[in-house]
Amino acid sequence: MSLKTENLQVWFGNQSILNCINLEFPNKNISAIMGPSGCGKTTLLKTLNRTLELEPGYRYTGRVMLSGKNIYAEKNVATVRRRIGLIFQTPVALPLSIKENVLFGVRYYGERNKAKLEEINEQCLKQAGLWKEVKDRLAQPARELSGGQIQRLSIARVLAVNPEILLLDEPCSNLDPSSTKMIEDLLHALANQLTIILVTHNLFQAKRVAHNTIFMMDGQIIESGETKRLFNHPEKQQTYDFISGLTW
Ligand SMILES: Nc1ncnc2c1ncn2[C@@H]1O[C@H](COP(=O)(O)OP(=O)(O)OP(=O)(O)O)[C@@H](O)[C@H]1O
Repeated sequence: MSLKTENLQVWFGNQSILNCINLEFPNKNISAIMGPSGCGKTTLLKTLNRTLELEPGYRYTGRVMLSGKNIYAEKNVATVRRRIGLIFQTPVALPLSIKENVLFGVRYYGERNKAKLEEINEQCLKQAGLWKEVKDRLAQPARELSGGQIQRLSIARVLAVNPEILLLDEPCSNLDPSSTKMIEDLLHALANQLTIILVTHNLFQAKRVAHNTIFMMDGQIIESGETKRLFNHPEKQQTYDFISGLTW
C-alpha cells in the first residue's frame, strides 16, 4: 500500500511544528526518519495515522494519502489506525494475559470466533518472534515479560489486526543490544509484507535496517533518499553535519 504526504503542515496552537512535508514511503520497504531532538519526528509519525488528533491545540493542513485516499477524509478513525499501526517507544503491556494482549485489538474490531482467535494469536506471536518463548505461558500476565519481549508483544498486537503500514517510534531506545537485534531482524522479515516507517535516534540502526532514510530539521525535510547514498554522499550540508555528529 502506498503512503504519501502532500503539503502537510502541523501546528500546536500558534507554534508551527511541521512545514510543507512532501514524502512518499515506498511499498514493502523500511524508511527511517532521523533528525535532532524536537525537530518533529514523532509529530510526523503520529500525523501519519491520525493519533495526534487526540492532542489539544493540534491543527493541520495538507493530506496523507493511503492508496490514493486521504486518511483525514475517512469518517471512521479506528479504521485508519487499524490499517496504519503505531508502536510506541516505551513497550506497552496491557494488564492482561500474554494471549489477551495479542488479541486486544482483534476483539475490539469484533472477531469472536474462538478457533480464529487461537490461530491469530499463534501466527502473530510467531511473526513477532515470540512464540517459542511464551507458548507455554500464554495465560500469564504480560507484565511478567522482559522489556524486549513486551516490545515484540506490542508488535504482535498490532500485527494481529492486519495493518498495511507499521509506524515505530524509537522502538529499541529502551532495549539492550540483543533485544534490539531481535527487533531489527523482525523488521527485516516484516518488510516482505508491510511498509515500515521507523523513527530512530540511532544512526547505525538507520544504516542497518532502512532502505530509505529521511533527515529532518526544524519541522522540515532536509533530505531523503536511499540510505546508503544519504550516508555516503549527503547532498545537503546539514545532513553531512548531522551524520558526522556536528549537530544533534
Ligand atoms: N501535544 C503537544 N502540544 C504542544 N507542543 C507539542 C506537542 N507535542 C509535541 N510538541 C512540540 O512539537 C515539537 C516537536 O516534537 P516531537 O516530539 O515531534 O519531536 P521529536 O523530533 O520526535 O523529538 P525527540 O527526538 O526528542 O523525541 C517540539 O517542540 C514539541 O515541544
